[in-house]
Amino acid sequence: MRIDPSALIAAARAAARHAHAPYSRFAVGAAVLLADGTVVTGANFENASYGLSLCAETVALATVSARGQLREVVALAVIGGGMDAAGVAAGTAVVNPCGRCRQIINEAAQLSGRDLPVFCGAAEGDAMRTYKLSDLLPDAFGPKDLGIA
Ligand SMILES: O=c1ccn([C@H]2C[C@H](O)[C@@H](CO)O2)c(=O)[nH]1
Repeated sequence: MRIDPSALIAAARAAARHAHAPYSRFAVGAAVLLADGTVVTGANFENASYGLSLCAETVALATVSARGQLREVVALAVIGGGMDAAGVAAGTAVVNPCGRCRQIINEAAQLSGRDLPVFCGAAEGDAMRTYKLSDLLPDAFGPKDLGIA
């Protein structure tokens, strides 16, 4: 299928508007493309305990899992930035997925059988870095280490 990174980045930007990030004031949005063209999004979901906060990529992939569609994941995009006065992500710095999210993306990569493309963008502007998950998480721990598949 044709993957449109800019469309996926745009979906991630829209998702970031629903970030619940009153503690860091850093809004992140993620968009996951499925094989049938569906885009599932998520935003970071912080918590007063700080450490229990959930990242945007994790929220999006948990939703994909709840839909029973982890095997259909084709690509993922993430954007983020410090919130402006209106609470909207701002800035032109590209955001990379955190380490925990890379492991969670790996679960979808294993199930889908794809070395997933990960498009990392900024809240504003055209800057983007394109990775494969294997670039972001080489020699990943996965099901094979548990003797599964
Ligand atoms: O890959 C990442 C990295 C950070 N965050 C969130 C967690 C926290 O809410 C805020 C600041 O770290 O950004 C994400 O959603 N995804």
